[in-house]
Amino acid sequence: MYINGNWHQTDTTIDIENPATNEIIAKSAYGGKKEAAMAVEAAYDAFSSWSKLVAGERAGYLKKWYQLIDQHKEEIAKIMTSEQGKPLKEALGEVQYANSFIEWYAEEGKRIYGETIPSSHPNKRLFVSKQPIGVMAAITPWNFPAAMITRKVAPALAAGCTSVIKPAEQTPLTAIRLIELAHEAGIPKGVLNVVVGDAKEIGDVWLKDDRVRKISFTGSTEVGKLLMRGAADTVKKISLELGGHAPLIVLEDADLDQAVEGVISSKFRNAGQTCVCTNRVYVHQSIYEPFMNKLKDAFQKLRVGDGLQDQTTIGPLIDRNALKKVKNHLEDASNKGGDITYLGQSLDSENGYFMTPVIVGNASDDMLCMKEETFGPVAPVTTFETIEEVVKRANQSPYGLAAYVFTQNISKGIRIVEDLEYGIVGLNDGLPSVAQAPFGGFKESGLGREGGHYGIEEYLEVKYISLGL
Ligand SMILES: NC(=O)C1=CN([C@@H]2O[C@H](COP(=O)(O)OP(=O)(O)OC[C@H]3O[C@@H](n4cnc5c(N)ncnc54)[C@H](OP(=O)(O)O)[C@@H]3O)[C@@H](O)[C@H]2O)C=CC1
Ligand SMILES: O=C(O)CCCC(=O)O
Repeated sequence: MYINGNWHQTDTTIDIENPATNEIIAKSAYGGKKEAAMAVEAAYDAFSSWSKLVAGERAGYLKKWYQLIDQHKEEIAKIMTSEQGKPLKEALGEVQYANSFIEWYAEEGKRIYGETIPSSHPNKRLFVSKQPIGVMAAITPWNFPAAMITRKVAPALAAGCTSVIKPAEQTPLTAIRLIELAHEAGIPKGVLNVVVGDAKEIGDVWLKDDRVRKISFTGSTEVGKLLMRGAADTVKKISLELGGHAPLIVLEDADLDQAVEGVISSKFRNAGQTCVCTNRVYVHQSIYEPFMNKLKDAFQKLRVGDGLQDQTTIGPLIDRNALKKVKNHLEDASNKGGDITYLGQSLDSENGYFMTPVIVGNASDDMLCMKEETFGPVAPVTTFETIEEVVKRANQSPYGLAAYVFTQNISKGIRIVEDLEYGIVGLNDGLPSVAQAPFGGFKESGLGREGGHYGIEEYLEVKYISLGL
């Protein structure tokens, strides 16, 4: 753990497992209440000096951190693949994606503008300025061990906040390596702190401490709701990036190759373990056959295996429970009349949490995979007749994070986009996430936005100044 600029050991440790081989690749320190409190103390102490630096000085530290991550990107990618499982090429992509937040917010921190407001009194002048909210706590998941940290911490630091971070128990090694580089970049002590340990204990300490003014969480909707309730007692600002259940709609005039490519890129990123992964595919009934043929051809090219091997396109799932959940969804789909086809080249291995990619044809809306996050390489496909019908079915979900639409008729596409109750829509695009755009959901998919100029607002308070002349 990294607290107040120092490395901190604990008597208790946890094993970090490679999900492709089941080997224990490292042991991590594992703490709880005590370390969580120490981290807040350090972040609180550091806030007064860090927040008073001018934006350009903070940008200097962030740029140095960015450069060091860039120089070590291959090494960080290997660490990530070893603890998380995603293919090395994808891990490298994530490191670069993670780093793009640091680069972007280093600059955006210089554009935290205020405002002047016309006065209704001749002897008054009205101003608005923005200032950092204070200590922020980032609680992050295992599916993006680097990017979910930098997407929170980069805007926070650029705005002048200090931070306490709890990475997921399965993937602390990537977080630790990033922080080593932040240390090397000279980011002052206390500005960044990482605590690995009992999630509930750490969360409770941070929720109860009124010096923590902001919680930013990515993970399950269940834990997000707990944090939201807990944050109420000290009225903390909160950002939640929770579960999703993305529909992907293919209209009869879609470019089928583009639509199939959209399914592959949105479905199989991280073996289907992202909250923006396509969860259900709606294809116009008139093109079901040709679409399915092309989809099956594309699935055949997928190769499941250890992410460290060159040809692997789909790595293992994160753990045994993840595998169990996917199998449960498939059993349910089969019992409800789904046409299950396993495709792709699969690894014949006794070890690892590998799952072969599956198409569930003839999917019906009552199947678990059509309602709950599967978080695995399963693509249920169903048909629709009219746009009104498909939009209604797509919106029938407590989630509202990402949706995808494929059509050559952009006017029609825009109308569908406007009717979808989702925070992110890929129109003829299966990979919409970028550092400069807002990422976040409607309904139970969360609160607030990360990325772009929206992302830095989450770490700022608005101060109104009325000046009497
Ligand atoms: N939106 C997204 O990107 C993600 C969605 N999910 C969804 O959630 C499901 C379950 O995944 P899971 O990993 O269990 O997700 P969680 O929501 O449990 O984990 C996310 C983070 O929250 C922490 N956490 C867990 N419980 C608490 C608590 N009481 N207080 C504070 N922090 C807490 C975890 O710590 P620790 O690891 O130590 O338990 C981890 O750092 C997945 O199958 C998927 O459907 C999961 C991950 C990411
Ligand atoms: O919540 C997730 O699943 C991680 C974000 C993925 C992305 O940024 O595209």
